[in-house]
Amino acid sequence: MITETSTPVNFEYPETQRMVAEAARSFAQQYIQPHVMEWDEAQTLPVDVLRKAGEMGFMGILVPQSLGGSGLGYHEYIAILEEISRVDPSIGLSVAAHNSLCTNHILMFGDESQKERWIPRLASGEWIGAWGLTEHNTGSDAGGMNTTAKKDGDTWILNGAKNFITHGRSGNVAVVIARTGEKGDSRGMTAFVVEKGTPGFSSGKKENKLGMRASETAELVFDQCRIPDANRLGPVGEGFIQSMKILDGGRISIGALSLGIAKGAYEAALKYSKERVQFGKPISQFQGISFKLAEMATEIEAAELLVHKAAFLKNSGKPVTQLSAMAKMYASEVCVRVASEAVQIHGGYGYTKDFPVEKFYRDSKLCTIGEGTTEIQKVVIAKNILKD
Ligand SMILES: CCCCCCCC(=O)SCCNC(=O)CCNC(=O)[C@H](O)C(C)(C)COP(=O)(O)OP(=O)(O)OC[C@H]1O[C@@H](n2cnc3c(N)ncnc32)[C@H](O)[C@@H]1OP(=O)(O)O
Repeated sequence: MITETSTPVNFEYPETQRMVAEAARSFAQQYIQPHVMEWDEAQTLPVDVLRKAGEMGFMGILVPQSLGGSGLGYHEYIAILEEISRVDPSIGLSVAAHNSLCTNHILMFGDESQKERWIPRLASGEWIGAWGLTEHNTGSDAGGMNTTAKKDGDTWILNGAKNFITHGRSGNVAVVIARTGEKGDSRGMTAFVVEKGTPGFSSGKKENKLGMRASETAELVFDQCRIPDANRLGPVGEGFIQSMKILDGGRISIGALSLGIAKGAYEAALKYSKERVQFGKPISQFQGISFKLAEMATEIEAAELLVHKAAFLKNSGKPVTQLSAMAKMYASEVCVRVASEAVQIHGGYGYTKDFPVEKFYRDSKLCTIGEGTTEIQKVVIAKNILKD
């Protein structure tokens, strides 16, 4: 019951969120839109555009101003990702991996000298960041990893390979999680920072992908790679737990990316349905098409509420594991459904590269896989519901 003293839920977005959304929209239209299909075709990561994003403050969104960042919160972060992804989800994915995985790991678990050493260059976009958890044989079962880090005096020697790494080739610095203890022990992994150019550290195979093709995905290879103990992030044995906390935030960013894709595809389908005339009237006038639009709009609205609630919890420092998994799972499944229906509404034209929905359809699928599959999100949600 609503009484006079009840505080209603506020659905107005903060002013700063609207301002950064506007800035991200014009950035995407000016620097990304003209090249979307060219980068997709060539599978080119436009590093210069990421540097430009750095000038706009989009590569250090969550970083405090004292370390050269924009000092913004999750509400602004998801607004930027959504706007960029409406134009090109590949660039949204790159910005997300850089911010919420690599930079955030150093920011959350690095000591002051580590932050001063790496964060300003990441926040400005001068350096591009990568984050290595996944391996060839350990995707969902991240804790079963085989890459090892062995202590040798004041150094660590890394051996193994990380797979499906965003910016695996172009990244200047990578946060890498490696086994420092027993296999199967969640306290047997530790996080390290490895800079490009370190002897024994190289890039391997670059993936040829269905979608998100302008976001580079490649392997990181470690062969007797020696790094100083000063590159260790946090205590020995905390790497897996740290990664789970990083993914709690990262999954919100995949939810935002999914929203961008869903809105981009929906808007294209709405426009097309009003323009395309069949049987003497716009196809939007047929119930079969208008009901699709109604369902798409409703699902987007619901996904948006989940993503924004997760951002609110994260910003407030409240537990977010369950909500971020829910937001990521639901928004990513919605974006696949919406992108598929958008192609359907376009008919044959939707299956061609002349219309943006073809690319949204290909890009959307990654969202139900990256940063934990839909099935893993259900595991996370169920564990949280059933604990205690
Ligand atoms: C090709 C295109 C590009 C693709 C891009 C892909 C990009 C990526 O690879 S991103 C990485 C994606 N990987 C993932 O998302 C990993 C998915 N897996 C997981 O999230 C976990 O392994 C998961 C949830 C299945 C749980 O694993 P499991 O091994 O059973 O661990 P679990 O027993 O639950 O937890 C171990 C410890 O961590 C703790 N923990 C787990 N989650 C959290 C959390 N969110 N916060 C804090 N602590 C946590 C647990 O409390 C537990 O602690 P304790 O040992 O004290 O009891």
